[in-house]
Amino acid sequence: MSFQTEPPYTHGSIDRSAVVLVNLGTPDAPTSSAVRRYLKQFLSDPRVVEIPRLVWWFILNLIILPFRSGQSAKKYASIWTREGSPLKVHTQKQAKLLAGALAERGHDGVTVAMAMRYGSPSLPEVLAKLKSEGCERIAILPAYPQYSGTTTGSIYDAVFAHYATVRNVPELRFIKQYHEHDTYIDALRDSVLNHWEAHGRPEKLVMSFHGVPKRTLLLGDPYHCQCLKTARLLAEKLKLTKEQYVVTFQSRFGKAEWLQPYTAPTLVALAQQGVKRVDLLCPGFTSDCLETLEEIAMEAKHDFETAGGQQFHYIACLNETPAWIAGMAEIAEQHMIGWPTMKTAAQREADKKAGEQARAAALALGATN
Ligand SMILES: C=CC1=C(C)c2cc3[nH]c(cc4nc(cc5[nH]c(cc1n2)c(C)c5CCC(=O)O)C(CCC(=O)O)=C4C)c(C)c3C=C
Ligand SMILES: [Fe+2]
Ligand SMILES: [Fe+2]
Repeated sequence: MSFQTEPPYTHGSIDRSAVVLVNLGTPDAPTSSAVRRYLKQFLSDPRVVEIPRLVWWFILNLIILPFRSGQSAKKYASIWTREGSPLKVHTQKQAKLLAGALAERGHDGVTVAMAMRYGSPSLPEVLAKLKSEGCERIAILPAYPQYSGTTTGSIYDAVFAHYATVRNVPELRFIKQYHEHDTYIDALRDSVLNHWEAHGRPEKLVMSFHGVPKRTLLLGDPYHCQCLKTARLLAEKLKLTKEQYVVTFQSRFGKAEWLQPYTAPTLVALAQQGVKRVDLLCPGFTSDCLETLEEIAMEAKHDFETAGGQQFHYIACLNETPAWIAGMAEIAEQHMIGWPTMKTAAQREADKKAGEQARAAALALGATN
C-alpha cells in the first residue's frame, strides 16, 4: 500500500472548510452506451445488490446490462433537458445556492461542491480538488434524507476508499440523515400547501419513497422506519388524518419482494375504489430525476388514469425551493459547529501571525519550509 505524496507542509497556511452535496449519479447522456456505463458502476456496488458476486456478475453482464440499458436510455431521453439530466442539473444548482445561503449566514470560509456516487463528477475527483484548494475540513451532505446502507452507506464507502490512499487526511464529518429535521419537513409542508393553494386539495395524498429489498429491513436497515417517520411528521404538519394519506414504495427492481405497498398497484386500487383525485409527492428524493419525472409523473399517472382516476397531480421535489436551500444551510451549519467558518478579519490576521511565528520556530529547528 502506498500513499500519495503531499505538497510540502506549510505552517500557517489558510485552510478552508467544505460541504460536499453528494447525490446518486446519472448517465452522461440519454444513450444506451452511457446508461450502460452508469448502470454497470451503480449495480456493481455490493451495497446496492447484495447477492454473491460471481452469480451477480453473470446476471448483470449477460442479462441486465444488455436489456436494461436501451430501455432505460429511452426513459432518460423522455426527461432529458437542454442543460442535461435533471438530477445533475438540480444538484448543481442546489450546491451553488447552498454556497450563497451559507455566505449569507456569515460563513465566508466554506467551499460548496457537488459530487456523484456513480458517474461524474466523481467523489474521488471532487475530494482531490478540494484538497488542492486547501480544504482541511470536509462535511459530506448526502442528498438522501433517509439513511439506507444502499445509498448513504455507499457514499461513506466511497469517501473512506478515497482517503485510504491519502497521507494527510482532512477532518471529516458525515451527515447521516435528516429525515425528521424540522427544516426538511417544513420545506415539504410548504411545497404541498403551495400546491394546494393553487390547485385545491385531493382526496388522498400519496407519499411515494424509493423502495429497497424487504430483506434489508429484516437485516436492520433503518430506511423503512425513517420513511414512515418522515411521512408521519409531514402528515402531522399538514394536519392530515390517517385516511387522508398513504405511504408507498416505488422503483422495484428484480423479482425479490421489496418494501410494500408498491406505488403503482396502490394507485390502481385507489382509482378502482372510486378515488378521483390523488396528489403524489416523493419526499425521499430531494431533486427531481428519472424516478420522479418518468416513473411517477408519466407512468404512474397513466396507471391511475387508465384505472379510472381523473386527476393525478405530481408535486415536484424540493429542488431549488428557497425553503429547502435554507434547510440545507441549517443542516450543514449544525454539522460544522466548531469549525472556523465565521472568523472575523482580526481573528484571521491573528491566525496568520501565529502561523508565521510557528514557521519561524520550525525553520530555526531545521525544517525546510
Ligand atoms: C438495484 C437496486 C436498487 C436499489 C437498492 C436502489 C435504492 C435506491 N435508489 C435511490 C435513488 C435513486 N435511484 C435511481 C435510479 C435507479 N435505481 C436503481 C436501482 C436501485 N436503487 C436503478 C437500476 C436505477 C436507474 C434507472 C433504471 O434503470 O431504472 C435514481 C434516479 C437516477 C437518475 O439518473 O435520475 C435515484 C435518485 C434511493 C433513494 C434508494 C434507496 C433508498
Ligand atoms: Fe434507485
Ligand atoms: Fe424506476
